[in-house]
Amino acid sequence: MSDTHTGPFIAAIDQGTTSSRCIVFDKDGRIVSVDQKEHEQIFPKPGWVEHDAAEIWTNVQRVVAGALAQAGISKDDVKALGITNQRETTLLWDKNTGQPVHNAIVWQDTRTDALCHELGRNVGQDRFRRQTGLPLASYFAGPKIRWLLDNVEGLRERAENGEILFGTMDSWVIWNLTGGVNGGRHVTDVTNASRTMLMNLHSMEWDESICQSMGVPTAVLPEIRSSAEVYGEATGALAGVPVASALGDQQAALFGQTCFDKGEAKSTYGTGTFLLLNTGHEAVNSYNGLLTTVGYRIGEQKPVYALEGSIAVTGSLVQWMRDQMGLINSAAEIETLASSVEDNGGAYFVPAFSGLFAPYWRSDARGVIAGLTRYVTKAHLARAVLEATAWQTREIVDAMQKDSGVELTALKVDGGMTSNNLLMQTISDFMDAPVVRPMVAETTCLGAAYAAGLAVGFWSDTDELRANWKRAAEWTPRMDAAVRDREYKSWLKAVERTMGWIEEEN
Ligand SMILES: Nc1ncnc2c1ncn2[C@@H]1O[C@H](COP(=O)(O)OP(=O)(O)O)[C@@H](O)[C@H]1O
Ligand SMILES: O=P(O)(O)OC[C@H](O)CO
Repeated sequence: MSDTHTGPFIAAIDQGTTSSRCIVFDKDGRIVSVDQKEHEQIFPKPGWVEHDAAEIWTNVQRVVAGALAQAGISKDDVKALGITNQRETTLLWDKNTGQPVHNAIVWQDTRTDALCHELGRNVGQDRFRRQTGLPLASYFAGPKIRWLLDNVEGLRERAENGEILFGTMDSWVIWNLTGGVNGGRHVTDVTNASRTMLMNLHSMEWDESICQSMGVPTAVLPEIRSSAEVYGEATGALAGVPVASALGDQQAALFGQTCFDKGEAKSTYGTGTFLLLNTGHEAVNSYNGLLTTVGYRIGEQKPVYALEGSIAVTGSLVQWMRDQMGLINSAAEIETLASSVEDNGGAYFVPAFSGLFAPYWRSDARGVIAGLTRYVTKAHLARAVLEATAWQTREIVDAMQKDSGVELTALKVDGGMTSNNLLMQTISDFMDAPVVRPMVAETTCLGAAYAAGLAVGFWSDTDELRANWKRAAEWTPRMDAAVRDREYKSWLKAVERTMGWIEEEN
């Protein structure tokens, strides 16, 4: 720990899609130490993605110990622990042994496509959207639970007998942290619960009729709590430290970016991209392909809702250019390559690798590069790759404006891709609004730390947190409007070409 940091501290665990990390923060919201560990991505079949939950729990314990050791502090210096996590990834485990009954099914997994179509036909899209805020899609946890209950022998009966627990990664980590088979708390928070497709968005409780339609016994479900309150005390390396927050990672980033006012938005550019707009205490229905979700709830206060635009493939397209195509040697190189040309040379790349998420929700779409001629070089493709992220952002911003009436005056950004200046400029150009990046780019962990700190009185209120937000960089639009409109039309034409590629879902 450097001399500039004085305790006490708040620690946060981010259990993400590709890795788990733990970060220790000081009172000013500055990072004191970080430890991180990747876990295996398991691909048993095309379209299937799984995680070993036991490996994840081992990694979580290691990074907590690592972050404390690096900071040179003991558990007594830590006033609270916050949890944030990859959302929707679904696990069922045995309450008596603590053993998972199957690998966790990851949010990107598409095995429940056919089931979702069936539910759409039998129950109806509208009912799910009205009651849960979500379109029927393989992305969410409910269909994944149903798949496990239908496909793991004897599981449904054990679940109905109360022997099995369900959780997204927040629940799994909290249950283990607070004692596991020896009295671990089986809880989740409203933001994670709002991604299951089983929670009623208005009552904030499990919706019995929806659970019945989904074929999920309520006996497996955790208790739904707020995002900032003490769920229990940790055991192990952090024994006695209050476990005091849980938020899905994108909601945590909204909190870490201090988007506490209605009309404030953030976009996180990582493997995928998730843009969330705070809509205050109103759950705004989407008629334009967005999700209605819970932004956060602090203790007994009224919940704050958000509209979300989720994009499945952004940073992972850059990885694909590097690993599968070999066109670049590092993710950062895409900027150098793309900057070597003036424009996209007429090429448009729509990375519908696993269908399209917002605002289309089309699982029958597949990736397309449109507009190819012999003129196009790999540099033009690199540019088209970055533009794909920027156009998808624009589409979501347009949908948000239609749904909420909010015209964004600025977009706060974070995540690994924000180190790419050309991309940030392009996003600002395509949106025709400023893009701003804060000093602390680890907004996900910071949001979980802030919520935990509020729960134990380490910070007094959200105004105090807002004062910690400091701008590091800003990009303002400088694109000619006529060029932007012409290019946008071409992008939308390319998107159309992706649709209907898969004729009948498995
Ligand atoms: N300079 C860059 N330009 C474009 N993409 C980048 C750059 N640096 C990293 N990325 C992409 O950002 C992603 C990593 O960001 P991160 O926020 O760590 O993601 P996650 O939390 O989803 O794992 C990777 O997919 C990588 O390809
Ligand atoms: O773990 P990340 O950062 O890839 O985020 C995943 C999202 O929560 C999926 O909804």
